[in-house]
Amino acid sequence: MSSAEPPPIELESLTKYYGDVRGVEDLTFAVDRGEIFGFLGPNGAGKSTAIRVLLGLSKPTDGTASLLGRDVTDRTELRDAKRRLGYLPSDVTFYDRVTGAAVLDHFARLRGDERRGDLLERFPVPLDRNVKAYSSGNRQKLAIVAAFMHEPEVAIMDEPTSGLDPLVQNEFYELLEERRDAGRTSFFSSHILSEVRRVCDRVGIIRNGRLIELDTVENILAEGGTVVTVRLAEEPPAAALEFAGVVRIDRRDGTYQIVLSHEFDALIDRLDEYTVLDLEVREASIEDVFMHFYGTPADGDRGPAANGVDTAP
Ligand SMILES: Nc1ncnc2c1ncn2[C@@H]1O[C@H](COP(=O)(O)OP(=O)(O)OP(=O)(O)O)[C@@H](O)[C@H]1O
Repeated sequence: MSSAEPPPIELESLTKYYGDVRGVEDLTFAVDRGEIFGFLGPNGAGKSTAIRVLLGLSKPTDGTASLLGRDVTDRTELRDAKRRLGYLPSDVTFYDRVTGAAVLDHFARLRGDERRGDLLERFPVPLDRNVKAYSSGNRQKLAIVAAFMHEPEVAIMDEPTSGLDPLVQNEFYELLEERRDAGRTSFFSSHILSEVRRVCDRVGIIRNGRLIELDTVENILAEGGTVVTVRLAEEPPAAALEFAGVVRIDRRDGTYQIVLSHEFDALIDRLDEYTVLDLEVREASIEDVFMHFYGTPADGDRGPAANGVDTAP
């Protein structure tokens, strides 16, 4: 990217309130060309709100949002940007009484369809059937073909893999990776941490409308530390397992789970004082690390148990 080229997606102090209800507040970040960027956060955090503003579907209360350098609140600039944009909404709705082929024809007239054939081979749908008769997975596949068949420079997607079976999900991740290799940008919200780990270069985590983390997946995981699970024959005093290097400690049914910042000496010294019945040491998983950001309930948030995060491997 030449330094003069604006970022494909840029939010600057973006704020959106629905009356008194906060959607997003003071959101600032940019997505670089060729990035696969994951937008994460618990239910109600503000992900869809930010996406709706970016697509010009919702007006910001304050701040700015731009797509490919175009101000999304300016109708002419937005129309220009949308020709180079692919969009996958969270709830795919089409006019029911038309065939899949007619849906694609409609989008082809608006934006082009040079990749229609190739994408239909990878995401096959019953083209001659009314969309009304489609399963939710087929609807989603049709939406993927519609969103990507004009080879958009930027794709914005709200939970794009919901309803897709694992093979189709995999095909979709490969599509995103090919786009990255070709310098095209992909931005999507997700609750599926395994997919974030697999495909995202960078993530932004939003909570209560505010950005609380913005980093590469690699860095976030590297800072996640090591998880030590240990079962002891004795019950150590409460403070005995709290020492330098311990980030977090949880006790459940006589088993201790200790998150360590890559320092083992103090732990080994301390365990030497007890009878160790069981010991497991592993790198923190993306679930361990991200749950920390989803955190405990706070002003109107729902807690980790209710945040809908899929922690499937
Ligand atoms: N049209 C609306 N009118 C009023 N409040 C709204 C509206 N849309 C969203 N909100 C509120 O804005 C906040 C952010 O919601 P948003 O849908 O953006 O979250 P989200 O991160 O996309 O959640 P989810 O993961 O559940 O899809 C929530 O408190 C929500 O109730």
